[in-house]
Amino acid sequence: MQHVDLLLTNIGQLLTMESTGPKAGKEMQQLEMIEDAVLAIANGKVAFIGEKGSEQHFKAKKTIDCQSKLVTPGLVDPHTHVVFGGSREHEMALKQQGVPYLDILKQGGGILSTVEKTREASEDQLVEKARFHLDRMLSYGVTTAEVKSGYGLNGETELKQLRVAKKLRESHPIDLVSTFLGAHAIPKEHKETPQVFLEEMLTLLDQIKEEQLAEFVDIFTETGVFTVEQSRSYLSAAQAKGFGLKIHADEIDPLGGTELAADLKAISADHLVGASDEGIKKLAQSGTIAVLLPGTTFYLGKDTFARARKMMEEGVTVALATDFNPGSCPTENIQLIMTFAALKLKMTPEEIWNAMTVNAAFAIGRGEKAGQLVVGRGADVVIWDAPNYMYLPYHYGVNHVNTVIKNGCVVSKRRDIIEA
Ligand SMILES: O=C(O)CC1=NCN=C1
Ligand SMILES: [Zn+2]
Repeated sequence: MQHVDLLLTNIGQLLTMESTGPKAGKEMQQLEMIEDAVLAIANGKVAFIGEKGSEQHFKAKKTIDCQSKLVTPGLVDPHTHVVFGGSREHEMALKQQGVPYLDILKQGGGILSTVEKTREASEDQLVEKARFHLDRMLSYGVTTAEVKSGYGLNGETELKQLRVAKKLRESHPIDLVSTFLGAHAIPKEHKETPQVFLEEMLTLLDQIKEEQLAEFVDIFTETGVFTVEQSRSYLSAAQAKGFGLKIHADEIDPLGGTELAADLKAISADHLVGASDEGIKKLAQSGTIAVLLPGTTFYLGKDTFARARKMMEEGVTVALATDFNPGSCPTENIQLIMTFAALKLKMTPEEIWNAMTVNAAFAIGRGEKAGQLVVGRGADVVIWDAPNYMYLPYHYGVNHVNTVIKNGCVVSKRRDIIEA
């Protein structure tokens, strides 16, 4: 009889997502799944995965009868801007009038209005606000996530944001991976001197490395922000200092950020709405992961979405993320992104689950630690109020989480109706 801490029995479908590496192209059609399964957890790790009936070999401190529900690895959100001050609901009217995102930015709104609020906010205020959003992400089933800076656009505030992320990394149940996005927009004070601004951001890298404030460096390669050539030299300098690379690429205008990401072997290229055929081919060759953000395309009111099917046909590894941020995608609801991926990116449920677990984990350098349920790995598990894995993209706009387990501990449970 093996003693364990937690035993999950009567699991209808258990998605283990077991994989030795990211799933590229057609490999994304495969799901590692066990029907009528049992999962045992001891000392925060997965101790056993097996068929119904094997529960008799275990003595557990706590047993959860999963009532034939779906059980999966905790979700991974590989692209968020979750540390920020203020909000941008006032821009909704401009969006409704059809004012383009880049015009709002050019008029000093958008990212720059969040910069003002983030510069004003104290570190403690930013910690509390981000903690609120992270708690909500956890309640939606996210157990690992990336968090970017990028609302400071000066040394003091960029470091403040990254220190906020580090405090949350050390205190919040969600495992966080930090990215320095100082090159997110050109601040008003550098409107005429963008190159000077980029050089100023690069001077922060030594301190960011020394204080272990970020593993990746990202840039917004976009019309009216940074050119491909500016981005190439900026990212090459960051790469030379040992940072992994990410790019906000071809989100609105097809400048060729996709090709640049592949040329530099960035770990991921994100957005890719305007990615060219050539860029998509290069992603497949370089192994750069395509992180697609259909929630942003929807929220910006665009009709053209990233060509996920073309990418997978060409052998690209595709991941999905919320892009949670106060302007272009103000939602923590990663389950809603599953529905956008199904209806707008035409991804199948199998592809979606690979994109939200194993591939998303590899897109932030956590492929060996997150996104899979494997004996010996940390037990980050979600029990869903759903009969099977196809159900989540299908039944949209609600939270299907029943229970979230992080490193073997129950950290979030469905809110039961409080008796009147
Ligand atoms: O608008 C924002 O705050 C976030 C964003 N960065 C690049 N695209 C969207
Ligand atoms: Zn983003």
